[in-house]
Amino acid sequence: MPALKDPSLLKDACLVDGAWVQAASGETIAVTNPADGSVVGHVPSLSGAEVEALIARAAVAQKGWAALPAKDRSARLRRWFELMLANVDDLGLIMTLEQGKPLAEAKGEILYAASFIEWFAEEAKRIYGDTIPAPKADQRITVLRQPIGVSAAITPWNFPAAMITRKAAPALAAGCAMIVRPADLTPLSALALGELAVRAGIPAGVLQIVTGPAREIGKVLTDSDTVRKLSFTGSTEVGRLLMAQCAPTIKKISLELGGNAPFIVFDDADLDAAVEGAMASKYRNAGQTCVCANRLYVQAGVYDAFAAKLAEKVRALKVGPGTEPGTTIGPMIEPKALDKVEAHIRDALDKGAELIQGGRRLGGLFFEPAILTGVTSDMLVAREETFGPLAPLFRFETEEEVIALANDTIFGLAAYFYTRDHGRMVRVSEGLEYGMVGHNTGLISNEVAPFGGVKQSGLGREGSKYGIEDYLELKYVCSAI
Ligand SMILES: NC(=O)C1=CN([C@@H]2O[C@H](COP(=O)(O)OP(=O)(O)OC[C@H]3O[C@@H](n4cnc5c(N)ncnc54)[C@H](OP(=O)(O)O)[C@@H]3O)[C@@H](O)[C@H]2O)C=CC1
Ligand SMILES: O=C(O)[C@H](O)CS(=O)(=O)O
Repeated sequence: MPALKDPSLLKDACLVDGAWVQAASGETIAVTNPADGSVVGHVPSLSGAEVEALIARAAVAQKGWAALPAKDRSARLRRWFELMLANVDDLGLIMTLEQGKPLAEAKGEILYAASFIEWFAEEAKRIYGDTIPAPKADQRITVLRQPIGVSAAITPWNFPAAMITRKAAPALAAGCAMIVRPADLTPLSALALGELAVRAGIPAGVLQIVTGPAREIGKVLTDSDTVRKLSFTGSTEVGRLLMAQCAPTIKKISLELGGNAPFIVFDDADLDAAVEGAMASKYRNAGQTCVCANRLYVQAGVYDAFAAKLAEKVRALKVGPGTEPGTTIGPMIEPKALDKVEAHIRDALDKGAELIQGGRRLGGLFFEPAILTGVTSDMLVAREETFGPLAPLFRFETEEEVIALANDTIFGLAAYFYTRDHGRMVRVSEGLEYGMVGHNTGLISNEVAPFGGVKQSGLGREGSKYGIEDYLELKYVCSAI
């Protein structure tokens, strides 16, 4: 395995109440490298009972954390941000080894993940309340915004650092405690972030990171009345389940779920820019991204030219281990991910589409980036999130037609369109039923804008000035004077 500058960042224990602990059972989970199947490390498999016990610790720690001046919380978060930057090489390598993405992408994610901590370190000092003119002369009305208390996060494997900090940073900035349960496939990035949080002075019990059986731990977190907030990123199917599990305790929830992003190219688009945007949106993280283009709609007048230009760019992609210089497409995360891409290709071909580029298994978890043309709405790829390096091209004639096609899905996370016509920009950005819209760009993710979806792509927003709201409660105080 490539060498870490600081091997102590590769953790084999869970962060519980400020200590690094093993499971009482001694059970562990192996973490493997999707590039070659080698074992990168092992993490504990905590039981539900062990997680139950640490929830109580979180409740105690949260009170002390919330009692600190906001400036103190801010300074510790800032230190955490600085430590992430100082350790970007090791954090990126750990991510590539456990998730597979190219090292440059992994380091990019570390910087993206760190930006949420930087952002909410600042927001921590600006959690303002209100005074409201009272209806009576002998009354005074104030509104406080207070931390909701103990929060929990269940996070996916595709962005093993950013999905942690996009939840933990606003939670801690608000004065909450947070318990993070990362995906079994990619826990090492989360645990390394935990180590840096300890070094930054985040007190024991404020941030806890647990690994172990998803269903069992998830049930403990959702059933707990002490856990007042759950934030989840992952499939819509699991999001529905967790939402139902949170109902009995009336928990506040944030859900960032599946997507089915349309990527629309109009006749008047800058075609080269549209191709660049499609490459960035579609093939980032080998397409294993909830906001990546899932359906590419190209207006008839430029369809053939766009397809040819895109195919030329896709042919230039280099598939290989993320640690190899020049790799631009790493391995998929697990076998079922390749099965899904293949199933979408096979279904489309059976229904009349044409495979003009790629589409082959390359051994192990490597898959050749692919392009389909002649795709129609009756194909699986139109209705399901592929979550892989497959670009299905749909042809359309009119603006009204493509907006209707784009909106014909239960999802509503991200959408993209390319036009140089101002009126069309206004009509299309307003007509698309999505939480986030990219106009003449394929990359929309950053810490300053509200990230989230509508319809069955989720609830709530992460990042931006809005992202802290989900970790706060409003309290109205009416004083008789
Ligand atoms: N919005 C997004 O960013 C993401 C969307 N997805 C979508 O979901 C599809 C499937 O991906 P997958 O990784 O299986 O996503 P899942 O939704 O299955 O997993 C996401 C997280 O939830 C955990 N989890 C799964 N089931 C439960 C449960 N019953 N209770 C508590 N936690 C649970 C997983 O744990 P563990 O993995 O350890 O089992 C993981 O940590 C993808 O193809 C994609 O369409 C997936 C990832 C991210
Ligand atoms: O869940 C995801 O796929 C991420 O949110 C994508 S992004 O934030 O890196 O765009």
